[in-house]
Amino acid sequence: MVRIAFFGPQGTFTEQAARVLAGGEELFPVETIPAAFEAVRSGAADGACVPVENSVEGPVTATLDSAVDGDPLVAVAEALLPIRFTVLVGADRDPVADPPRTVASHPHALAQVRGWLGEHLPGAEQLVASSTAAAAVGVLDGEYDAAVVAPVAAEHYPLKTFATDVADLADARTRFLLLRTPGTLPEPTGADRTSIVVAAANRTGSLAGLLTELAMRGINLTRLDARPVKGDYGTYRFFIDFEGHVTEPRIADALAAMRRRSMSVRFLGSHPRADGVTATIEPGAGNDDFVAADAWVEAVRKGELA
Ligand SMILES: O=C(O)C(=O)C[C@]1(C(=O)O)C=C[C@@H](O)C=C1
Repeated sequence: MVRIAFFGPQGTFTEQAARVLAGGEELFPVETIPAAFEAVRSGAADGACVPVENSVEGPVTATLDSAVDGDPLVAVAEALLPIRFTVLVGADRDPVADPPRTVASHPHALAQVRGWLGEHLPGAEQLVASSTAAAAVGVLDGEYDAAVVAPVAAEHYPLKTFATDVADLADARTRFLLLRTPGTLPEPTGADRTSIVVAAANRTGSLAGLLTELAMRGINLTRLDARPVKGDYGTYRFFIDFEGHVTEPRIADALAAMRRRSMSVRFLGSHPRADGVTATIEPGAGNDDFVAADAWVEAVRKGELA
């Protein structure tokens, strides 16, 4: 039986994403994002579902760091979920007569409801939990008075709903990845995303040079994040996402050029985009153009063309 680990416990947004991404595979929760990676690396799971970025709070740094520490894993699929929260309190609490004094959640969740908490629970101390669902467990255990959770958590835990549809920004979304060990790549669809992490030399123009390789080939960048290299103050790795699939000649050409320009590149996957946005192809930068240009060089080498 194929088993997929997800960042849990039960009732996280990540579990919802895993249900979208895992076609009937058995799901099991793990407590942390590094544990989800480790489950695949150790062979305890065949895949893992983790959050990677949120449209309000940005990158999920535990996911980025786990992608570089340890054996390579690749993303084979992604899901994009709209994010709106439910606030839960203990089953016996009357939240109007006895307002919560503490409210807990994942840091990304707290950041997305800062305004709402300031208005509706101004006196409550905000505490960080390992995930939204872990905050619900904390309310059950008497550790916190309230939890900011995914709507499905209300079905998993015997708690009282204090508020629903909570979000400071109506259009908030989080993107999630399904990770596996490197192997068969998903087929290209024309609406794909490729992800790499690059260690660029600490030299003038080295990052600009890498990005220029994409720009020169008309490849649209979709994300750029920097993370510090641990234990080496002032040096960074760059997480670069762009449109296209590694099996396309134009993408392969760009990857090879970036490989030449950097100290190291780790391929993090090519997979269909959840939003279905098709790749922009600039004039002269299509796959056919690359193939035709290579054929022309080959003909010149053979003396068939002047
Ligand atoms: O705690 C959860 O429910 C998660 O799945 C994590 C996470 C995140 O990392 O951003 C996912 C979606 C929401 O943006 C809030 C928290």
